[in-house]
Amino acid sequence: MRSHINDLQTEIQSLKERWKLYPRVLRDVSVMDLSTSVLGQKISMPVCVAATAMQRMAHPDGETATARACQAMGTGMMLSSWATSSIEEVAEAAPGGLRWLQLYVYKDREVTKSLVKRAERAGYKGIFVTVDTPFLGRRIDDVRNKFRLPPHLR
Ligand SMILES: Cc1cc2nc3c(=O)[nH]c(=O)nc-3n(C[C@H](O)[C@H](O)[C@H](O)COP(=O)(O)O)c2cc1C
Repeated sequence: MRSHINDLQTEIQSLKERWKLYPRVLRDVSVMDLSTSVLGQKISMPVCVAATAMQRMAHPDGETATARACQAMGTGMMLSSWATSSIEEVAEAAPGGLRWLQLYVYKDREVTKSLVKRAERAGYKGIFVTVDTPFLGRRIDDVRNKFRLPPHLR
């Protein structure tokens, strides 16, 4: 699950240099509330699921299982534009869940518009536009493994 960046080690090193974790001890933890809000929607904790493509490659239920889990945990899920479950399937799997759609803006603006409309109709609460992928990075593992989406998935 690491094909999104070219050089994982460099990324990890740079994170270690930028962030430090300081443990806080001897605090009153009798009442714990991690809830917060994102774009006006309350969530149970400051952790959501970011867009992750092709989840049926990892489990037959793919994105629908993720949607159910997010609903059960009271947090949000961002459905990838490259999902292996449709916008509507994910909405049906967890009708009470908080959902957003991650969108690539395609050259064909009609395709892009139709995705936005479908998300709106299916109760998605926001669109996250990915702007850092005008073209794909050179994913060395994918090249080496001759990656293709298995034919039973789309
Ligand atoms: C396996 C995998 C698949 C991803 N698929 C998408 C995707 O379809 N669309 C997208 O915009 N970002 C995708 N991303 C990027 C993530 O949504 C996220 O922005 C990235 O992992 C950085 O977040 P993090 O620092 O919390 O890991 C993917 C990342 C991973 C690891």
